[in-house]
Amino acid sequence: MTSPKPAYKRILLKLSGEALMGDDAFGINRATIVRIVDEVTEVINLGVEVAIVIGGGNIFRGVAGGSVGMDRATADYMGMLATVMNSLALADAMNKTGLTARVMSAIAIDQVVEPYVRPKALQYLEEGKVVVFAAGTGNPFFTTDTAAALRGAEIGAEMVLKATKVDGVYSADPKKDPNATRYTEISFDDAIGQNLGIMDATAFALCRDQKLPIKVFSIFKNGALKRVVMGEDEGTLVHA
Ligand SMILES: Nc1ncnc2c1ncn2[C@@H]1O[C@H](COP(=O)(O)OP(=O)(O)O)[C@@H](O)[C@H]1O
Ligand SMILES: O=c1ccn([C@@H]2O[C@H](COP(=O)(O)OP(=O)(O)O)[C@@H](O)[C@H]2O)c(=O)[nH]1
Repeated sequence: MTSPKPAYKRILLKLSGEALMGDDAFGINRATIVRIVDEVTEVINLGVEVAIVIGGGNIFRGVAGGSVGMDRATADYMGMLATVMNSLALADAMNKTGLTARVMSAIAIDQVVEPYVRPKALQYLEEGKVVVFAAGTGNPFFTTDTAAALRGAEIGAEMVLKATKVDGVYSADPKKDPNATRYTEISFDDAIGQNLGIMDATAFALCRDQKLPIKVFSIFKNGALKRVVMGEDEGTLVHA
């Protein structure tokens, strides 16, 4: 009997920055990062090509900086630098467990990480390396969710996997509304139309236009990443 095959050959995994905190109040929780690396290793071992976009909310969020009087664009550049720190921490943890990870930045900081060059990223993926896209889109007023949609489309990923603090898309923010119900699937138009806060409208619209489906699932649920990759019932599918 042949073992079941993964449903996707190439994926873009978006990791929420805040999820990296684990139970800590801020920063990067080592145990959490090790667990995430183990889950990524499982899907790499299935032969899936994995690119990752990581957030920075555990370290700095541009909106928060802007709200206390900072110039918003400056605050956003700080947020992008925060994603570089998370990317370095994640790649370091991956390289220590035997995976080969490469960080590519959307903003030039050549002494720290190599710049994002699309053909190079594609080459790494074909070689079975994990590519971590740092610094979001490289532009202020965007989010790493939009960076995930953008890079996902650029590298021809078959799906964007959004690993987050909640286990799917709800009819309202489940952290605020205890009566919110979870969707097993929802269309981009409905997600945008209902203004669902799980992802920003720019990210949804880009994925919709590029016909790139999104799966939203919990980063805290053991084995969830593998189940999504195997095409099993997990989280919420957002589709055209
Ligand atoms: N309709 C919704 N369904 C699910 N989660 C939602 C919804 N609206 C808002 N949220 C919130 O969106 C958050 C997504 O988390 P995260 O990926 O960290 O987002 P961000 O990129 O804004 O940090 C969750 O913590 C959840 O409380
Ligand atoms: O293309 C981008 C991506 C990110 N950011 C900044 O980086 C911060 C961290 O990213 P995000 O909030 O998406 O991280 P997450 O919510 O996933 O932790 C954002 O608040 C923005 O300030 C940005 O300006 N442009």
